[in-house]
Amino acid sequence: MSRKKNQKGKGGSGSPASPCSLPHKENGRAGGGKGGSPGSESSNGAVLPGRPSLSNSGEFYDIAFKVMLVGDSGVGKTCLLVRFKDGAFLAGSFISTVGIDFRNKVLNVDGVKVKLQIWDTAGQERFRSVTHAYYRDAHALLLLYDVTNKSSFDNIKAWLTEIHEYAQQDVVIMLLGNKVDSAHERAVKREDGEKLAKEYGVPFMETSAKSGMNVELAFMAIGKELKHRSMKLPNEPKFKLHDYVKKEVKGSSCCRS
Ligand SMILES: Nc1nc2c(ncn2[C@@H]2O[C@H](COP(=O)(O)OP(=O)(O)OP(=O)(O)O)[C@@H](O)[C@H]2O)c(=O)[nH]1
Ligand SMILES: [Mg+2]
Repeated sequence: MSRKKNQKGKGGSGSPASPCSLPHKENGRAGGGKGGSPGSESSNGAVLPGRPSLSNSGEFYDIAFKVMLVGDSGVGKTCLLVRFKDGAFLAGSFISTVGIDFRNKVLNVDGVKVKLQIWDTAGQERFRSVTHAYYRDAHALLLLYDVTNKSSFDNIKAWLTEIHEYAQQDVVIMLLGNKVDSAHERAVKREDGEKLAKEYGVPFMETSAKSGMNVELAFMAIGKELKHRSMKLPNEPKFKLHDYVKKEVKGSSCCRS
């Protein structure tokens, strides 16, 4: 098993919390290889299209990338992945991830089938050295904090320092403020998230694994950026991740379009 009950976590605010475990067929574990993606690897490790490859779920894809979910324990990394992969948010108690797991999902990005191999890391300090070993291979990182937990936000700078130390220089980073459905428990203003993201030059959005808000968008934005980076067509306009996110993102308040 890769999940462990956690009494200390702040998750599950209010109503029964959610065990967003990864028990299904397409998940993998640390040491289980790098996802078994067939195809040739580019200089940045992306599996490039030649002819379509078959993922282990039987889905064809043209190109594959590795995406990592990082952030403090309890911010909702596993739930975000379960929401994206299965469209679900299950009731139950918080089960903290042990080590690292992955799930695959194939997205259709402008007619190209992009496989994201998404690594769900354990936020607990004691697994940090395991996580460090995976940064180097990541093409993109989704860095999460919990909008109802100020310390998870305060720790973002330390996470970014760690990312800069261990990840590739050109890794795509996106900052996500999760649990935005818990409006009454909010401890971090959206503006503070926006400000921090601007300071570090990374795109930002608020998400909810519970309601699903902006979850597809976060992964689609990453998929688009990675696809455009590695498959730029001669007459294609440059894809601007920041602009795309700004245009597509949904706010948590009533008045943001
Ligand atoms: N209200 C609300 N609760 C959430 C949301 N996402 C996750 N949770 C709850 O937060 C707790 C932690 O979620 P996990 O996804 O397991 O957290 P994690 O980041 O994977 O934690 P580690 O595996 O320990 O690193 C669980 O009780 C979830 O039910 C969300 O969007 N809204
Ligand atoms: Mg987890």
